[in-house]
Amino acid sequence: GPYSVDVVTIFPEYLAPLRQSLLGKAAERGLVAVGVHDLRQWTDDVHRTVDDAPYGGGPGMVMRPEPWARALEAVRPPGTRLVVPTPAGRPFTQAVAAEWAAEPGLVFACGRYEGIDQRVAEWAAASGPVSEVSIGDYVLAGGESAVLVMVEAVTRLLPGVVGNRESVEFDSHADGLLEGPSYTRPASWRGLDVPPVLLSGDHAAIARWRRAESLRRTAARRPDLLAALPEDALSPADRAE
Ligand SMILES: OB(O)c1ccc2cc[nH]c2c1
Repeated sequence: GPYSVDVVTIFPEYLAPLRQSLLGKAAERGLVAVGVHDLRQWTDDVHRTVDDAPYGGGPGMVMRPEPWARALEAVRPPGTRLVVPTPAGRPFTQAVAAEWAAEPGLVFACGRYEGIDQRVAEWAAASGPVSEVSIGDYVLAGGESAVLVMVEAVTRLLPGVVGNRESVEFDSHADGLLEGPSYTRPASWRGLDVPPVLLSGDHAAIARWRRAESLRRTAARRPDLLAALPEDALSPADRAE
């Protein structure tokens, strides 16, 4: 059946892009089922309160646990991974996206304010895996943008969502390296020429050149990725670059 994506948030309108374009079409084709849910639906007071002052003091407010528990009990299919975006999370990477794309679906809990009472993640672990993840070392005002990023990264890996399968397999980070430069017509543009090897028709030379460019760019921009590669990832030819 379709890959299920459910998002609980106090700003449901922020997730409207999930209905557009690539994801919209995938949903129409029954590949993905997207549900966006307003957390306030599960509040218990006339003011529909979702936040309260932090125990121990400190600035800002914390999201109350009870509305979250009610929302997740209503929305989360048993065993489905709960993803909680947070700057304090483990890094969300292409490898994580690939893992999640192989599961039946995801439920996202979008925090706002200073975040969600920690006991929600603790309590939710009884009903399935819980992943507190960060999409990068910067702080947003809430989890909604992070959810848009993660849903895009995961759903484009689902079979049938992206037309050209190869374009997915040769992405940056797919082999642990950055993709090198791409070019298209014209061959000479404003005094700048496309590297001649790419026009040579020598596919072995083109593959070698592309690999070398990928390694060069990774070493220059993301030496951390190079250092993280497994021993056998680089061939003797690679090391000769
Ligand atoms: O930067 B983030 O990934 C992020 C995620 C969730 C919340 C909730 C309040 N600020 C947030 C920031």
